[in-house]
Amino acid sequence: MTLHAALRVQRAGFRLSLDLTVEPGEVVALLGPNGAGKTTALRALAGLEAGGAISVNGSTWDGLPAEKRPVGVVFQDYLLFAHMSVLDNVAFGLRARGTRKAEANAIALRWLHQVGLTEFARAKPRTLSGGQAQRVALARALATSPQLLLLDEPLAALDASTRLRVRSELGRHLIDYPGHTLLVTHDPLDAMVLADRLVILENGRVVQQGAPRDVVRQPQTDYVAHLVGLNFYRGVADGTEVRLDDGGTLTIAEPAEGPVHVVFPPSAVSLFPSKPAGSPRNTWQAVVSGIEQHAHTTRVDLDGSPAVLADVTTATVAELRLQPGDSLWVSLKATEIHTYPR
Ligand SMILES: Nc1ncnc2c1ncn2[C@@H]1O[C@H](COP(=O)(O)OP(=O)(O)OP(=O)(O)O)[C@@H](O)[C@H]1O
Repeated sequence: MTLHAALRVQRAGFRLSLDLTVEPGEVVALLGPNGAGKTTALRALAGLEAGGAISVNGSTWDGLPAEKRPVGVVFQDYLLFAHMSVLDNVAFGLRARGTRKAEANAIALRWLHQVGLTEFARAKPRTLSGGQAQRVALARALATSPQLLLLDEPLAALDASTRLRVRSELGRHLIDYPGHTLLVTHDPLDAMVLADRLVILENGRVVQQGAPRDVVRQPQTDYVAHLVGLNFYRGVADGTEVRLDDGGTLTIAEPAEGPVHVVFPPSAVSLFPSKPAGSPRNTWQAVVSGIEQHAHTTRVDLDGSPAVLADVTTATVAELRLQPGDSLWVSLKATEIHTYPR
């Protein structure tokens, strides 16, 4: 029961051309920068936008209006009906498909039980917390037993701590769901945790896809490298030297030949006030262009040849008294650098 979708949407200045396959039980995350076409793809799958040729097991959804498609959608802001009770919200899709009230309510109650919200059945959505609203939206989407579950930034409306909990709950529900799931998200962590496969969309086209661990290890574009938090360059290798396309040369430990991608984590980069002496490392001079505090480290953005991101400890920041405009020495062990052909 593989789902095949050929999505083609043409707009002024934008064209979506996306072929997707999703296996039963598989969760595919669609990731991409603003304007890449993620929402357009989701809308075409849901039947809210023309341009989607979709088939499951040979039977096509062409011409099926949105309300007739076997699709459940969880929208970013959940779009619960404010005037209806939580139970009626969950029963809504079933009622719209002609299920009788008693049966629709019984199914909806089972779903509310499933998401742990039985006692909220009679409540109005405005009395729910963000995490609870998300669970109601998920129950509503799944109550009709859809073949395809579409999740549009399902955790974006939640604060950080709720998000952590709801993400793992959602993961458990997705494991139980036998249908096809497409998750649209900006958040690499949501994608890594929830998806079996990532499809990266840029400018309406797929630029990379694969299992999360493969995408993380071998990003193919700047966007993907940035997403997974790696330094990323293109270059040409000649043995243990890589000449980078945008300037600079790096020494690597494993010899390579020809055009390569070069990656290393910001944590592999060390910063010094003066040139570190007598080590087999890569060293070059760079100027601090930005400093950003993360949870346990400080990310330093440096202009140089090459430009580089470095994660350093708070102690280092204090010791070096880091300020934008400071000139520093960057040091990087050859063994920390990973290359792969492009
Ligand atoms: N209703 C519309 N009419 C015309 N152009 C639109 C419409 N909606 C989106 N676009 C354009 O289509 C392209 C794809 O937009 P889309 O919203 O699908 O991207 P996205 O990947 O979901 O972006 P974001 O992450 O910002 O939500 C963009 O160039 C956008 O400006």
